Amino acid sequence: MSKSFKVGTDTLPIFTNLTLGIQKGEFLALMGPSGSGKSTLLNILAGIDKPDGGTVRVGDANLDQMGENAKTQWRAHHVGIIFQFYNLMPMLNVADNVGLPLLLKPLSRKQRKDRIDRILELVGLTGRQTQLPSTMSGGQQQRVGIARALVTDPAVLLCDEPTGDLDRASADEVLRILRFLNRDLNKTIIMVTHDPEAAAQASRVLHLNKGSFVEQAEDVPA
Ligand SMILES: Nc1ncnc2c1ncn2[C@@H]1O[C@H](COP(=O)(O)OP(=O)(O)OP(=O)(O)O)[C@@H](O)[C@H]1O
Repeated sequence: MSKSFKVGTDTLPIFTNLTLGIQKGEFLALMGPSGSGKSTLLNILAGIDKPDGGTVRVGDANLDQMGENAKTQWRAHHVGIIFQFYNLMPMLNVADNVGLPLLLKPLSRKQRKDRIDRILELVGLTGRQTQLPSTMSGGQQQRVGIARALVTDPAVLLCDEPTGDLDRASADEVLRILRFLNRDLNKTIIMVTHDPEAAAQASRVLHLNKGSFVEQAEDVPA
C-alpha cells in the first residue's frame, strides 16, 4: 500500500509499498515519531482515508473495491474506533452516547437499552446511564468511548492514543479493559501509542520508521 499527501505543490510520501499483516486476535501497538503516519494508517484501516495504490483487506472486506456508502456500512458493523480525546457528544448522556452507533441497526428500544446496559457493565460504568460526560473524569469518559466503540460488537478495535490524555491510574484501567477485550472476547486491537507502558500490554509492537515498520526486538539478556 502507498500513501502520500499533497501539501501545496509538494508531495509528502507517508508509505511507499508498505506491506503489513495483522492476525485476527492480535493486540498490536503502533509506535513511531510524530508525523510518521500512525493515525493515517488507522484511518486507512477504517476505510476513512484511501491509499493512493495497493490493497487493504480487513477480514473478508476488500476496502479498495468498496464505494463510500458500502464502506460506511461496513465500518459501522465491523470496526470500533477509540480516540485520544474521547469524542463524546457533550449534550448527550452516557447511554445516548454509547447507543449512537446502534441508530444504524434495526433494534427495538428494549434491545437497544439491554445492549447499552450490558456494555456499560463491561467497562465498569453500571448505573451511569443518565450522567453527562462533562461530569465524569477523563478515565470514565474514555470508558464511555470504549463502550460506544464496542456496542455494535465489532471484531476490530482501532485505538488512537487511548491513554494519551489520562493519568497513570486511569490509563492502567483503560489498558486493563483493552487487554480483557483482546484476551477474553478475542477482539483484534490496533493501538497507536507513545506510552511504553501501554505498548507493553500488546502482543506485538511495531515502530514506524520512514514509511516502513520495524518489529521491536526481543530483549536479549546481556
Ligand atoms: N489530510 C492531510 N493533508 C495533508 N497532510 C496530512 C494530512 N493528514 C496527515 N498529513 C500529514 O501526514 C503526516 C502523517 O500524519 P499522521 O497524523 O498520520 O502522523 P502520526 O504518526 O499519527 O503523528 P502523531 O504521533 O503526531 O499523531 C504528517 O506530516 C501530517 O502533517
